[in-house]
Amino acid sequence: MPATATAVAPSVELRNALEVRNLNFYYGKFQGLKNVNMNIAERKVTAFIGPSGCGKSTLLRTLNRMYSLYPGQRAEGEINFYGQNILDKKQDLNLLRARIGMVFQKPTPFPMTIYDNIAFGVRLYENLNKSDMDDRVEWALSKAALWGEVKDKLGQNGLSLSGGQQQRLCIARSVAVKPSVLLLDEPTSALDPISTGKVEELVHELKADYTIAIVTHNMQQAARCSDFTAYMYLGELIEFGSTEQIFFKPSRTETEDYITGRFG
Ligand SMILES: Nc1ncnc2c1ncn2[C@@H]1O[C@H](COP(=O)(O)OP(=O)(O)OP(=O)(O)O)[C@@H](O)[C@H]1O
Repeated sequence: MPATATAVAPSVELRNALEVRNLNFYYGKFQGLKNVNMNIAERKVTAFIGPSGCGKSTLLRTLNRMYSLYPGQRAEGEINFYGQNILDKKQDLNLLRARIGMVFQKPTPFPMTIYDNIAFGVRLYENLNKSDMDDRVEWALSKAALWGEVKDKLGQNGLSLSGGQQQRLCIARSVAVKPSVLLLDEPTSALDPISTGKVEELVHELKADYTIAIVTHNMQQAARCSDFTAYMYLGELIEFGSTEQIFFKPSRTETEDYITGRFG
């Protein structure tokens, strides 16, 4: 049974950065999301979990219109970002993606210096002098807990870093343009346990300033990192609530079966 259209609010006391209303998503004729309704609370971490192909990445990619890069993909409904419907045709997509940044599964540094990996995006939106840009680069790398490791090699190619460092560089790159929301699509699936731990710590620290939505296959990760968890199945949002409630007192048997590993 699908989640009802009204089961959307984690808590009435929180401010919502994003409000998803009656969202349907199509890859051509295939419907990838079915009437999804949810709120993404400001300065909290919201995790999307569910079996492979349930629509987690699809939902994440609607939140900054990443799908608009691909012909034949379309969304219907509303996604209100502080009250403004980002599905509106008039939405400026470059501006939207600066305000709602995204980090992908595979680390994707640009083939340029560590410094320029950060400065590149900033230059698109702001005209900073050298000293202010230096400060911004240091600030973003510090936010991503990478500054100490790279401060003496900012002129080195970003691709020369380890996988875990590259992923933190990508997080720094997103943070550098001062977004309000960060979307993380399985950000640690290509990383070793130590780098995974660092990224998880980072997520915890970043939520002081940013709203975070994270797709993860790793249930322990969702339990460790998130405040709210959404369980999805076959394009539907089956259950959404506080992470504690979803993991310890799920109200749907489908959620419980998935959490306890009985799924399938
Ligand atoms: N470009 C595409 N064209 C057509 N169908 C797609 C496309 N991308 C995804 N889908 C389909 O949409 C559904 C949801 O896919 P999505 O990638 O969002 O799932 P997911 O939950 O993130 O899966 P995974 O955990 O395996 O990454 C799947 O049935 C998938 O086959």
